[in-house]
Parts: sequence; structure tokens; C-alpha cells
Amino acid sequence: MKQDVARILFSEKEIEEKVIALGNQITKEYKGKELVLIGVLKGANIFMSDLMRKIDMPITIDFMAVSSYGSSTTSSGVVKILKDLDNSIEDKHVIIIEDIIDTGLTLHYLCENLLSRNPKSLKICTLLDKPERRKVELKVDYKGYDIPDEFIIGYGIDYAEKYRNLPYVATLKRAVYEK
Ligand SMILES: O=P(O)(O)OC[C@H]1O[C@H](OP(=O)(O)OP(=O)(O)O)[C@H](O)[C@@H]1O
Ligand code: HPA
Repeated sequence: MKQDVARILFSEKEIEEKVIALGNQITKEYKGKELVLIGVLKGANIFMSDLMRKIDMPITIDFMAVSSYGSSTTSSGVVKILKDLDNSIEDKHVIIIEDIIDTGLTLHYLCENLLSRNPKSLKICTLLDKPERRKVELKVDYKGYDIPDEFIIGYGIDYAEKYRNLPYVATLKRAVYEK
């Protein structure tokens, strides 16, 4: 697994500090409000688990599973809902938690879909953002890092379902996906 890593972009320690800062910011801005975090599976699983423990107020969580990449390194643009929310978000303050935004097509679809369910507010939080790759405009409210246009793995993020359990964020060697 490690031999397929080209370069480590963010270490476990750096990610931890960033997650603490995001958790503090969210706590400050939502204190006293009814907040639901919606994790987008599978990629956001690790980020969501770490972030929610850095939010110091009562919250609830829910998950959606969507997929647009399959086993490719480029988005198909077609977003499939594999698992929907368990509970209504009507009149709730909602933050969507993502691991990475690339073309923005997944979140564009998700925002439209969730807005139609009448939340009180809807914001986006992502650990990583590749703004160069954007195909649709999105307002990102909470962000860990901007990253260059390279294929990313680790800390929940996969290539063909592998590498999610690397504890850091890294780039994948080209030879792995070009063979
Ligand atoms: O901005 P976009 O170009 O739409 O790409 C971002 C999406 O791609 C990844 O999910 P993926 O479809 O690979 O599923 P996964 O979370 O199960 O890995 C990632 O978790 C985002 O949801
Ligand atoms: O760089 C990436 N790596 C893995 N999955 C992704 N989904 C969008 N961009 C990426």
C-alpha cells in the first residue's frame, strides 16, 4: 500500500490540528442551534468521525452514500444515491461533510437534493478542495486545505476502494492508475 504513495501532502498531526480548528469554528457558529452533520459516504467517514468529536455542543448525525467515481480517477458526472438519510432535515441547520471536492458535481447534486427537503440552513464542510477542477460553482463554507490537481488517497479517500486506511493524505503514483 505505502509503495503506491507518491508524496504525503498532510501528516496525521497536521490533519488533527486542522480538524480541531474546524471543530472550534463550527462550535462557535452553531452554539444554541439544532445542528445535523451529514457525512457523505464512504470517503467522509474518517473526517466525519474525527470532526464530530471536536464539536463541543449537542449535534445529531446522519449519512448519505453516493458514488460518481466507481473505479475510475475521473467523475462520471452521474451521481447515484446508494443510501439516503434516515431522518428528516426539515427546519434543521445542516452541514454536509465531505472529504474532497473535485469537479463539484457530487455536492451540486446533493445540495439541490437536500435543499428540496427544506432545511433551516445548509452549509458545506470539506477537508480538501481542488478548485482548479471545478465544473460547477459551489460555496464552500468550511475548508481544510486547497490542493493541486493530483489524484489523492488516504484518510478515507480511495482509489478503486483501496488506500482509505492510510492515516495521512497523499498523492497516488501515476504508475498505479495508468497501468
Ligand atoms: O467533486 P466531485 O468531482 O463530484 O468529487 C468528489 C466526490 O468524489 C468522492 O466520492 P466517490 O464518488 O469516489 O465515492 P466514495 O466517497 O465512496 O469514495 C468524494 O468523496 C466526493 O464525494
Ligand atoms: O483525488 C481524488 N481521489 C479519490 N477520489 C476522488 N474523488 C474526487 N477526487 C478524488
